[in-house]
Amino acid sequence: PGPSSVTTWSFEPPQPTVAVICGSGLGLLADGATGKQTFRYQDIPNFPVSTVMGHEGCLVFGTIEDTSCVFMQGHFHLYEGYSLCQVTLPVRIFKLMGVESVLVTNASGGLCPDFKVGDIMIIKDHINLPGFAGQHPLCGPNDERFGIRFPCMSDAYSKDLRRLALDVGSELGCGDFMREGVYCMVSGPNFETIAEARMLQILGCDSVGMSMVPEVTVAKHCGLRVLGLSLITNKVSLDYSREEKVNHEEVLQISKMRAEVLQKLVTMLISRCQQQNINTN
Ligand SMILES: O=P(O)(O)O[C@H]1O[C@H](CO)[C@@H](O)[C@H]1O
Ligand SMILES: Nc1nc2[nH]cnc2c(=O)[nH]1
Repeated sequence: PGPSSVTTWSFEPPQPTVAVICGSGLGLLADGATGKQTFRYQDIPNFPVSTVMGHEGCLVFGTIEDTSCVFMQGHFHLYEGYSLCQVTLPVRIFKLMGVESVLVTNASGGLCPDFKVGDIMIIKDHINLPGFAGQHPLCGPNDERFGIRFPCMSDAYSKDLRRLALDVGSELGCGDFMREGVYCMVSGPNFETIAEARMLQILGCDSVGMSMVPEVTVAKHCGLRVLGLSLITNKVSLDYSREEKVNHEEVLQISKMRAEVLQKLVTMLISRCQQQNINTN
């Protein structure tokens, strides 16, 4: 946003109950909210700043119907050099502000042969590959104020919210390109080799990206409800004869193409959640 739309750090923010974390090229998701107040990350004390194209680096407060929301236009990645404590700091701030549900979005490469570019995958589960190697946001002394030492992750993604996302997607005419699947996080920043992609597919991953899992893990640890939506921006090469080469510009181009649909989906989901008073897993 231009300087005129950026609010200085002097107002009492409304207490959001829903946080939306916007992935690569998806900052437009905040457009469905009214009464917006925007803060640049660089103006928020101790907040990391976005260094990746397609991540505006703004925190936007706004309202969808009667639901007070906060949008992160851009999130943080391990490959930017941030610790997982920094990557997930916003989630704990949201918890302290009174947020109850987090809607996380991202761009990812499709591994499932049925997936097409532009599909929206409702995340039913994830594989935390960096976590297997000790890169885990909950390593270190457990902060009991947020959650327990050994949190359960088998129900990280709310069943109710997943069902609602499918229903709302069908109502909006997106049924043909809505899928469900397993997201795998890799650290990046390089895209996968063909051998790596084949390995991930064998492991049961439907899509792969470089984000989200740390935020979801910390959100689940502190008792937040989570919905994850992954936009399939490219098909991951699984074949040595394929000539196409993925790049970040293509990822952003597909995000731009689907941002409006995703924005409608997210806006309607949030208003439906309120109407249906969804508050269970
Ligand atoms: O996960 P988000 O940030 O949406 O973006 C995905 O797209 C970028 C690569 O093009 C990486 O940041 C990857 O994680
Ligand atoms: N790791 C990874 N991240 C992505 N983000 C968007 N597309 C991709 C991809 O193919 N691989």
